[in-house]
This record gives sequence, C-alpha cells and structure tokens, in this order.
Amino acid sequence: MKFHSITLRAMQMRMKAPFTTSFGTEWDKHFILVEVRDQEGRSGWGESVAMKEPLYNEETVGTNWLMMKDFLIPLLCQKTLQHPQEVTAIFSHIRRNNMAKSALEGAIWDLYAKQQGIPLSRALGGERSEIEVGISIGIQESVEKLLSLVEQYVTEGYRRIKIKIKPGWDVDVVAAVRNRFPHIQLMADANSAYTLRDMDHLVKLDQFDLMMVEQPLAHDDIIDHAALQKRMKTPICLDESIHSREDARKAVELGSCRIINIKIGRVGGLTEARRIHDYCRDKGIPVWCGGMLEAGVGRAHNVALTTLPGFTLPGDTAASSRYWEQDIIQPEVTVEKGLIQVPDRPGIGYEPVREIIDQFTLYSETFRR
Ligand SMILES: O=C(O)CCC(=O)c1ccccc1C(=O)O
Ligand SMILES: [Mg+2]
Repeated sequence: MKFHSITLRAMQMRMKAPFTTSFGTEWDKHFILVEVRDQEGRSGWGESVAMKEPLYNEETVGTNWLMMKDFLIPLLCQKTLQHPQEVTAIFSHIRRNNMAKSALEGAIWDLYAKQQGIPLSRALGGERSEIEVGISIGIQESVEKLLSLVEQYVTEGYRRIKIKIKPGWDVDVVAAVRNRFPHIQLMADANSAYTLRDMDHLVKLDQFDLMMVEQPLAHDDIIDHAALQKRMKTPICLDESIHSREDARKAVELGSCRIINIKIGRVGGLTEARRIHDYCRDKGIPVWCGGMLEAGVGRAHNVALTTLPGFTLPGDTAASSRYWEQDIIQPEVTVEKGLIQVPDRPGIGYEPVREIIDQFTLYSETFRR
C-alpha cells in the first residue's frame, strides 16, 4: 500500500441545533479531517471525533493535531504497509490517543479499499446492503419539546429513540416519553452522570421497558456498573468505559454490561472495532455503532462498520440532514424508513466535496513522505 502525503484540516461546522448531554452543549462542531493521497491521485479520508474540549474523553482537536503531527504521522511515513490492519500494531506503543489513531487508520482503510476497487464495508467483511438506524436526542429545554422531537423522528422512521438523561432530567422524562409512545424502542444515555449512590433512583428506570441504559456510571468504571447491573433488569450498555477488545472482555466477564456501543474513534480504529465486534459476537453480546455527531466522512465510516453481522441493534448513525444544512460529502447520508442503503462504490462510497470542505476549513497542513 503506497501513499505519498497526508493532509490534516482543522474544521468548524455549525450544527442545525445545539446538542446537549450531561457533560455539556455543542453548537459548533470542531474536528480534524484526514486525507491520505497516493501517486494515482486517489484519496483516503478519515475524521477524528475528538471534540474541541475534553468533556467526553481526554482527547481534543488540539491534542489530536499534536499527536498526529509529532508521533503518528512520522510512524506511518517510516513504514511500508501491506494492509490497513497493520496500522494498529504500528501505533500500539503509543498510549491511548485513540481518536487521533483512528482518524489516520480510517483514512488508510478508505485508501486501501479504493486501491482494491471495493467498498470499505466489503473490505471489512461486512455483509449487509442496508443498515437499521436510530437517533440520539439531546437534553431539551422542556419535556414538551422533547416529545415533539420524538414524534418527528418516529414519524421519519427511526428504528429506536435514544434520549439523553442526567440528574434532574431522567425518570420523569423517560416516563413522559414512554407514556406518549408506549410501543417504540426506547433507551436512555447518561454519559456517566451518576454514581452508585443513585442506585435506587436508577432502578426506577426498570419500569419503562427500555432496550438499555447507556453508561450510567463513571467513564472509567466497570466495577460499579457490575454492581448496578446485578440490581437492574434493564440491560446496561457501556460506551465511555470500552476502549479495546480487552476492555470489552473484562466488562463482559465481570457482568458490567449486556450490550456494547462500539465507536470507531473511542477504540482506536476500524481494526479494533472489528475485534470487539468479533469477541462480542462470539459471546452473544449485541453491539451497535455509536455516534459522535460526525460530519460525512466519519458518518460514512460508521455506515461501513455497521454492515458487520454482529451489529444487531440500531445505531446512532442518523441522516446527514439531522445535523447539517450541508454535509461535506455527496451524496449525503440519507435515511428512509429507518434504513441507510450501504453504498457499493469503492472506499467509503460517499465523495468528499472539496469546495464545501474549503468553506469549513480553519487551517491545514500537509506532510509528505
Ligand atoms: O447522533 C450522534 O452522533 C450520537 C450523539 C451522542 O449520543 C453523543 C454525542 C457526542 C458525544 C457522546 C455521545 C454518546 O453517544 O454518548
Ligand atoms: Mg453514549
């Protein structure tokens, strides 16, 4: 696998509406776009899901830029690659910084699939030609506003609704949604907002027939989650706590969760994401593809990953138009009846549009081999 340059672009895109979780509100999406080019004029694309501030995890746009420039890109430029699967090993002595690693690895995977002339989904071993998706709804100003959004997304066909919860916006809110929509597939995501002291309160969620409750306790915990899962009927799904196949194994062996949310960026790339998928499939643990409010390139990677057979639950990969007036890819990701048709063009299968990308680029830098 040959490439001759890597370009990083720092991007800023305004979302259609702010997105609020238990850890904060995002209006402007800041992220890094990666483009890896080869001699034949092909480009592989990756997107870092690190946010501007270290609120979801410890990474940021700034730390990702530094890690890529000072460590990860030099490592890639020193090696000759046969296959994108080797990137994980090349980066493995660098601790963490998974989102930075993943953005580069994703671009290499896309370039590889394009060099082979096959869709990225197929390069990964994916089987599906369409994927089922749900939607994640942030914390709202009022329950009425939330109910009207749920109504809208259910009407649009999304296969499951996830609502964000935090202390003071939880049991009553879930009750209101469940009351109004008795039959929808519903779940709640706390983004680590609770502790074991809230056990009795969290157990009240059991009455609403939720598909799962996502990451109720600390971002770095699997011990307390195991204690909570023993008390709760509702399956716990881990997001923040899982960074690798090893993390997944430990969490599953401890009984800390019954479902895992796989985010490519959080686990350091597509190769590790697939390893977690394979482990969970073997153990009968359902997985689904999480989201980080991605622009088109990251979204396309999520679509490709979700074609693997163990992704049996609808993910957070909603349509481009749910987030953006104009996405950076053509065509945009569209959802009909809760399904995304997986592209069969080579690579990610959606074409990044340079004129649009330029509009949202704050600064860029190119590294040559
Ligand atoms: O629509 C999406 O991309 C998912 C949104 C979402 O839930 C989320 C967005 C930003 C950070 C963390 C999370 C999460 O899944 O916990
Ligand atoms: Mg989550």
